[in-house]
Amino acid sequence: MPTITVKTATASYPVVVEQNCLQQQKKTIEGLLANYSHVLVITDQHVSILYKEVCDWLQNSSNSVLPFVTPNGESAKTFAIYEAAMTHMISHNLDRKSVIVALGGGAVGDLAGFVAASYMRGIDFIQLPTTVLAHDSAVGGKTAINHPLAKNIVGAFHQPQAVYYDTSLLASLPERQMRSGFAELIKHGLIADATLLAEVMANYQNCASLYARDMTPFLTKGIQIKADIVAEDEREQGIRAYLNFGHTFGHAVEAAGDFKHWFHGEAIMIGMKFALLLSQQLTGLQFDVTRWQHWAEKLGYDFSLPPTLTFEQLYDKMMHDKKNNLSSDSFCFVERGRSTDFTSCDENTVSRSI
Ligand SMILES: NC(=O)c1ccc[n+]([C@@H]2O[C@H](COP(=O)([O-])OP(=O)(O)OC[C@H]3O[C@@H](n4cnc5c(N)ncnc54)[C@H](O)[C@@H]3O)[C@@H](O)[C@H]2O)c1
Ligand SMILES: O=C(O)C(=O)C[C@@H](O)[C@H](O)[C@H](O)COP(=O)(O)O
Ligand SMILES: [Zn+2]
Repeated sequence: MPTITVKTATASYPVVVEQNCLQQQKKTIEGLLANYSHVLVITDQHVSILYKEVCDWLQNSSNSVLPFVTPNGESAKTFAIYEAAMTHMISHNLDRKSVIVALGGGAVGDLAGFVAASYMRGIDFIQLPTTVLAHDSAVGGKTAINHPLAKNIVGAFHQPQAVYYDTSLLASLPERQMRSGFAELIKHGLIADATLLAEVMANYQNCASLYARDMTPFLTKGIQIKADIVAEDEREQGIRAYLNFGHTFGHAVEAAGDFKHWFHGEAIMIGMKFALLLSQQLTGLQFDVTRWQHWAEKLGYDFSLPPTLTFEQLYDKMMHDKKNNLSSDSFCFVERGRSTDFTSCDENTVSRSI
């Protein structure tokens, strides 16, 4: 079974990535769950219907299994849903020997992980990712919910006990979700592996190819890139910021759309274009952004922003980014046609992590 081991300062855990791995690892997962007093399965409405058989299996896998079904998408990552999950756990007497199983995409995983990180100051959790995007979100231990003013602003680093990524579940993803998740794979190529980026660009030339070609080998490479970075810098004191490539601008775009207009990966593609152009200006990066954008547009990515959205609005949102160090004067951005005003920053670091 293809397994990547994530080893950080605080944890070591397997990430099993394979088509049908939930079926193949059934006994192992049941054995794992049997170690706990209670199991809380957090999933969203879509997944609970689409993958009812997985939910039923989990429900019967062990004693004392409780479901908790969230709204779909970003609406799961709210204070209200976080509180509802806590209420559910307290009223069903979940104790410190309980485990949370996150069955779903990044939104479910981020919420479930944060609930696990904070319930009784921390209980175990296991990730069963179901989206392309979750090859990124299920690994590395970043967990969070949103505040209306800022994305992922309330959260914790809390590593899962294990990740079982059944890539056969990806076939049911709608086109926009497929594309959104694929953006994080493109990111992994851009930040760490030019060969992976070239392979991805050669193998996926239109939207249909996202379904036609098994993504498992590419997603596995993306996960390995993430695992290596997280192993070196679990709490984003340095190089983990590379995994945030495109996210300063991208999160601002997401927030500007009230977390509804753009999916995460759609906004991150826009953010990565911004970061690439900025890197060209600041560091002389040699990269053909136009060719990359044309390729991405063939897959259906849309880089346009509404004319009503001003740079000032995005700038305000970028001020909330967790990577900011507002005590220094190194926080500046460039916009099309605007002057570059990087007086005292480390250009390489800033442009790589925006
Ligand atoms: N923690 C991290 O390191 C990290 C990394 C990247 C992104 N994220 C976060 O992840 C979130 C986005 O995750 P996402 O794109 O997976 O979104 P998501 O969890 O909202 O899922 C997207 C949609 O797809 C549906 N869905 C899930 N699995 C499906 C399947 N197999 N078939 C059909 N539909 C399915 C869901 O019901 C939902 O409507 C964002 O909040 C982002 O901030 C976190
Ligand atoms: O794991 C990381 O580190 C990442 O930055 C991965 C990102 O794809 C992800 O969207 C993450 O949640 C963003 O982190 P944040 O710290 O900017 O909220
Ligand atoms: Zn991301």
